[in-house]
Amino acid sequence: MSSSPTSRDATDETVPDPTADNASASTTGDAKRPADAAGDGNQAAETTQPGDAKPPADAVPDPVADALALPDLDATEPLADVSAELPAELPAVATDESADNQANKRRGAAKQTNRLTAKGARLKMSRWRAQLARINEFESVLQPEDDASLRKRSLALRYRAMAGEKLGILLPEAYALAREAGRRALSMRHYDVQMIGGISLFEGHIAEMQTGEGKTLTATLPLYLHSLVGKGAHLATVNDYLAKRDAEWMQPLYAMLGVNVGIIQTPDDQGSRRKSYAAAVTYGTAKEFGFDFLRDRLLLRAQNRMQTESLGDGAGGFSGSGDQPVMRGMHFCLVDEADSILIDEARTPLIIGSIEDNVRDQIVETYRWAAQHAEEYEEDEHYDIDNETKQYELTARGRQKVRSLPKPDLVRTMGLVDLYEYTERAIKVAQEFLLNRQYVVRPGDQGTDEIVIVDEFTGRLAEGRKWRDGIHQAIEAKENIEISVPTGQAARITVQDLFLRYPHLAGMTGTAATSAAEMKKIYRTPVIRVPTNRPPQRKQLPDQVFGDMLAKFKAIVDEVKRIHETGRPVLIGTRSIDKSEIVSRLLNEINIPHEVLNANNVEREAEIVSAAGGRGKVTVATNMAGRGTDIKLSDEIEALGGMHVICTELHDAARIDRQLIGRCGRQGDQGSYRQYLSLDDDILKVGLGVEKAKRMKTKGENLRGAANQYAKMFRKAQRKVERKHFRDRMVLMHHEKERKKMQREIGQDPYLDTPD
Ligand SMILES: Nc1ncnc2c1ncn2[C@@H]1O[C@H](COP(=O)(O)OP(=O)(O)OP(=O)(O)O)[C@@H](O)[C@H]1O
Repeated sequence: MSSSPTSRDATDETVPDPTADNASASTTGDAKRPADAAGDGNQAAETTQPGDAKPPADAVPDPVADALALPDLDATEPLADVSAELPAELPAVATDESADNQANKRRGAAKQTNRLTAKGARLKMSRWRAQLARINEFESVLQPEDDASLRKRSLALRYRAMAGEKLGILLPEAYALAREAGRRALSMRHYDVQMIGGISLFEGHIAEMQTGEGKTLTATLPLYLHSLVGKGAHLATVNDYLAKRDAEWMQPLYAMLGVNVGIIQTPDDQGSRRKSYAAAVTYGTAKEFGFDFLRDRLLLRAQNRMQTESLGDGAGGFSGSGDQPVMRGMHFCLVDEADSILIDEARTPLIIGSIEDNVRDQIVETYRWAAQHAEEYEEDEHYDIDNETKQYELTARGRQKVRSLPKPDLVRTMGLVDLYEYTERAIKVAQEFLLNRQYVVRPGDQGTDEIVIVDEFTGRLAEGRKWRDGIHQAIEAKENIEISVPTGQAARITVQDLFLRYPHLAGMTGTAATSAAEMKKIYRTPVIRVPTNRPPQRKQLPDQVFGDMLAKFKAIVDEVKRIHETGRPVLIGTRSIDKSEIVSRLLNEINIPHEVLNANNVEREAEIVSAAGGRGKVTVATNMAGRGTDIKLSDEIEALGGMHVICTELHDAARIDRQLIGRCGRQGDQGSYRQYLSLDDDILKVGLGVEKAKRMKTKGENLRGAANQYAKMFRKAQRKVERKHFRDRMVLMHHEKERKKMQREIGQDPYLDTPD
């Protein structure tokens, strides 16, 4: 099997790192670099710099330059064994002509970029380094100038950009201006590595920046530059809170450059959305950008129809009083937490509902009836499970049982085939969907309880998201709460399609390395690893494998106790809410005070996180703690060895594990982490197959003490799961593409004429 990008994963200690930012002196060249730092000629035209970029042959040691000799994840070996099994021409998923063209353009440029060898990657890096040198030259000119003249310069850049000058030419001055504005308005001067990250983003990369390296500040660079052409620059993040927090935090920087910022929040009305999109830079969530796109499209179609209808019947004409779209096109989008949005959320459909279903009562009643009886069916006797597809199918006896069960009137009028389907779904839900693992029940806005999905990847509640194919309603029936009415679909877009519509796309993340191949294949955005500002000092302790979950948790609690006694803070990450509660109980038994952070107590998140780095603190958390949270350490804790992170189980994707690990050793802090595993872990079921997983579980039951010789098997299983998910996503993408192609051929709109 070819090595997958995950094999690059354990690089914390091996990555060459720059020392602290060295201001302009650090950028003046490095005798070891190739003298020819001209553009590599492989970039899209707009971003190519003229070939005059020879770095001055100055012998000042250049830590940034050394760090930039890092491998470009561009050149990462793709998951060859996976793509080989895919349908021949997968990636073109753009869904109308213009989007097709945009994607093709990006693809064309990216195809060449992908051919970059390690040498090509080095050339790219030297070109960026040369740009950094030019930025630094501008910086020394800007520093003595007053605020008003900074703004004047910014305005001049805007005129030049609007007049058609290439943004790549304007980049050095624009980036120097943003850096100077950051220094003055926020007391944060972009580090050299952040400038490099910013250049890579402008050139359409996914920049992998370690947690705590300052993605928020880095984002201002490409957003400001792209905003200059006057078509809007969007920053898409994962939730309203982060969109608002980041926009407000960076606002003084933009203000100093005469750039206004808009923020989209879920409750906003059309008027305020329109205003926010009219701003030069707009912060919002991927979800809201998607819904606004759909609403605008529905509106435009309605207005077009009005126009033709009114022409047809000769009455009136198109009235200008109607609504206007809120967006003003899609030009550049920078996706924060790119792995989460572009990979995990990629297939999530955003759906705007249409008409009420008039057979609603009958449907609701049938869900309830099926749920009431679900537990009465026995595996093998009444139903079979296909291990591959996870389909539940009633046997002849099972169907007979369905027919013979008593039914209320409304259910009796339902077709038999439907009754079988409702029953199969109810059994599946009873067997596989567990309260406080995949979902929670909590009071909703309407005063009734609701099901909220717990996102496996983020550990957070996935607000507003619903399972498809009736699963969500079947769970509501199982929990005996109000069943949400299926509404049909008026318009639908997937997160992936949304971002493929932007002609300029880039992303930032702490953990993209393991999805580099997928990012490149789907979005044509090469992944680049940006070096850290200070060398990381995080230590990986050897994996520990145990026979079963209980033995593992006991060992974990012992480790917590040992480290807790030294005063170092400990963070324990679990895969689900119920497991976080088991760990919590075990800690209570040995009287270790601790906090539990999971989707059930989000409201205390900020408070818990802000204290998590304190002396003797122990925090148990689902992978909610994996992102957007800055755990600060005092000098005292730093001297003790920093924070210790315990990972209690492997997640389906290695990058989720990396996020948790990233909570320690931030920005060059001290820290350590250890992975615990047990032979009954969930990852083995999917990774090894049910039979083999069962055998391992039995082996585990007879095991005493640790069995660390199995550690490799877990990583292998994880890679298999990752490949399986990747393959599933690619196959789905292919089917979607085919569907859209067919719809276009018969004159339908693939976003509005959606099958339910
Ligand atoms: N150039 C800079 N100068 C001074 N402080 C900085 C600079 N860049 C970032 N910081 C500080 O680093 C911290 C982390 O920044 P930020 O939250 O943007 O990191 P991040 O990369 O988004 O982390 P995460 O992955 O956890 O979300 C912040 O407290 C910020 O003030």
